[in-house]
Amino acid sequence: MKFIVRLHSEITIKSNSVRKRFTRILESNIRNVFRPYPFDVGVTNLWDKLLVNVKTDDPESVELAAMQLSRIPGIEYFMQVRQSTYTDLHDIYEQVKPHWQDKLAGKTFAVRVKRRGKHEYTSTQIAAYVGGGLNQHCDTGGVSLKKPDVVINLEVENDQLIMVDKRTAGLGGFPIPTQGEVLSLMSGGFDSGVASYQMIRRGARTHFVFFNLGGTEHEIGVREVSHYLWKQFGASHRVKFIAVDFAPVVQMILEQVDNGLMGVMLKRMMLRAAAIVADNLQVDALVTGESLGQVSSQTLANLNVIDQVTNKLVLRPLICSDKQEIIDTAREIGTEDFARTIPEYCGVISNKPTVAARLADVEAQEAKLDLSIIEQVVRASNVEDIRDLLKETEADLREVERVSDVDNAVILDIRPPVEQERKPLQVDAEIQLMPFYQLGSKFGDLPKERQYLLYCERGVMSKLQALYLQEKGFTNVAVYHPE
Ligand SMILES: Nc1ncnc2c1ncn2[C@@H]1O[C@H](COP(=O)(O)OP(=O)(O)OP(=O)(O)O)[C@@H](O)[C@H]1O
Repeated sequence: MKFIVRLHSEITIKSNSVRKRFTRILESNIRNVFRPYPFDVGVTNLWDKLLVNVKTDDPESVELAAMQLSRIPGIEYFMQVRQSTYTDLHDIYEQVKPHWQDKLAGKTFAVRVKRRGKHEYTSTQIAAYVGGGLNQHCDTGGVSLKKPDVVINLEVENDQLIMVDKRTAGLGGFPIPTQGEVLSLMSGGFDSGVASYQMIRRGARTHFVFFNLGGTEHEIGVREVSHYLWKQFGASHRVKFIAVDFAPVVQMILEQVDNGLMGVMLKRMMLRAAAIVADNLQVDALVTGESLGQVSSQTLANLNVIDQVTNKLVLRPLICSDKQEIIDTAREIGTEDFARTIPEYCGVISNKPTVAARLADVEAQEAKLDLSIIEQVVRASNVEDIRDLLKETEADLREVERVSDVDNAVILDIRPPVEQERKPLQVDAEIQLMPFYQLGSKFGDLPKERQYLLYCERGVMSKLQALYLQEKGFTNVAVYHPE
């Protein structure tokens, strides 16, 4: 199956040399993204478009390929096409007819043609010839140019006929990493996930840093959502994930800082630490999910005080977004469920947080603190390759029992609903759907006398969650691992 990929319009208006470079990068990104797939994918650079040849006709694989293309930054739209050579107008009609006649039964239709190259006929003449022929020889509801039920899109380029089966919108933005590298401060909530996505989409290679304030479950959630974002939208490039144990910093703030300033102080510490991590990675900018006025720490006065700790550029892609817009985007990109269920650790919450911190007050309090602790916690952190994020956690979890024989147990399919629908689990056993983010609130309601086997695609998330439930005292849980 072939796809014609059109570059995002902002790329096409660039100078020839920039456009050439961006197109080459997009070409290589598409190759990289498809590398792990079980089918071959060829990419040909045709200057104003890319031809992506997915070498399989298996409908599920073709659908998967289309879904993947819709998530690669830098693409305006792509078309699933059939490409052939033709001899004359009548030949075009002859090729179009068998493909479309069944779909036209009783329907009004229009033929739309784009033409490139030298021909004896205009695009309108091609459309009229093909449309007229179909109308005469097929059982249609007639031609309707204004509001047709069916649109037949054709492209004629020199001696090539391209029949468009389906046109799909791309992500827009720029190919990674044409816009450099950034380090995103990930808390796992709605905002930082959406802010990271926006940077990836705009073409920045986006690394992740997480400050663990004291909750293992929080860290598991942030690892999962960071890995998800990378896999979905940024998988053409390796990036790093850094989890910093921030418990000592939190303790210092709780013990030594005035209640009202704790929030601002914590953010200053995070920016300081993030700037060191960014220097180590040779990354120029930090990204946060802050939005003006959303919470008390996010006033102009406070953001200004927070930013004074670093001369690194701090980007806030969501600064003018409304919360609902952010949640809607999170839903579109698939991070909403992660964000809703991530157990946040709220150790540093002031009773009466200040909305207008004064730099002098904050600096006076900070003068009493031992700021070398920031360097210490960063030094103690691990820089992980995002591809290994779930693997490494897997290594830690060997002690969870893996079962292939279901017996009388219930299999809990904990994959996200989209995956459950796309590839329903086929096992001769009792299966219950419970996406992983519902386990915390719903597992306890299940009948205690039954044994539960958690199932996910790679067996990593199921292990993490099984361990988490076992830690909570549930002994009737293991991992389902089909042979
Ligand atoms: N534990 C953390 N680790 C890394 N970054 C963090 C952490 N907590 C907050 N941040 C960063 O600071 C930003 C503002 O966080 P804050 O908790 O004030 O607001 P929020 O609206 O809850 O953000 P979010 O929805 O992203 O959790 C976050 O978007 C994120 O970029």
